[in-house]
Amino acid sequence: MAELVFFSGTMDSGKSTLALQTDYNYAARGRTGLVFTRHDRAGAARISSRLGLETGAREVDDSTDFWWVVEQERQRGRLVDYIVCDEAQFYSPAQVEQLARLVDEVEIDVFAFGITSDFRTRLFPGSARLIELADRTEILQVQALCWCGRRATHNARTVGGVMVVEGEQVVVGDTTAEAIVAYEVLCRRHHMRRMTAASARQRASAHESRLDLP
Ligand SMILES: Nc1ncnc2c1ncn2[C@@H]1O[C@H](COP(=O)(O)OP(=O)(O)O)[C@@H](O)[C@H]1O
Ligand SMILES: Cc1cn([C@H]2C[C@H](O)[C@@H](COP(=O)(O)O)O2)c(=O)[nH]c1=O
Repeated sequence: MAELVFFSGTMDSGKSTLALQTDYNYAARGRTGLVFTRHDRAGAARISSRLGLETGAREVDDSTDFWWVVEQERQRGRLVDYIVCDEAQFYSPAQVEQLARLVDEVEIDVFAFGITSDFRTRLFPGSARLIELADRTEILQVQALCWCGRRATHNARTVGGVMVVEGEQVVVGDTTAEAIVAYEVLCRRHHMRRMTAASARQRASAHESRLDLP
């Protein structure tokens, strides 16, 4: 039986790596797959992992109809066995429904990878629909850690080094601190207290200098 599986985790938890490995393993056994992504950091039509792997993929946009793409492949004599979808949080709910139909009606396995919630802790519409429709939702086993050492469960956005909780839902970026807009993974406690690694360090050094006062 084909399945719709949603592999989820925070940013930097190994989702793209697993997407690439999944495609590699299925292709190595002669199965025919399609690989999709949307808004990867490496640019359009790429899947990139921080482990250094990168590969070409089909870029999803608002007009992508997965049902139609699979039908076009069929007309070219290519029967699709599986679909890998990276950055699936950016897909529309309607696109997630097309994927579910492909599982049920064409017996295509769909492996979707994405973050569940945005920098405000709100579900992305695509992820919400995946959670609603998936046969299974798998939390990635590699633990991304908050600066305090707890498991990171939430994604924070920083602008100029300061954590923000308002702004556009979609801003492509990375967890490295150099960019103006960057991301950091945190545990819930520190997300709710708006405490990033930098603000925790500042707070600690302010506390130390107060102790130095006569
Ligand atoms: N230099 C490195 N050596 C070993 N593992 C690394 C290195 N850089 C990144 N990683 C691993 O890669 C993971 C991020 O993988 P990636 O597929 O890019 O994540 P995601 O798609 O979830 O954002 C990190 O959690 C870490 O485990
Ligand atoms: C939290 C959050 C993230 N994004 C963007 C930032 C990255 O480009 C991707 C996530 O990529 P990863 O492979 O999981 O690291 O999503 C965003 O646009 N809005 C957000 O709130």
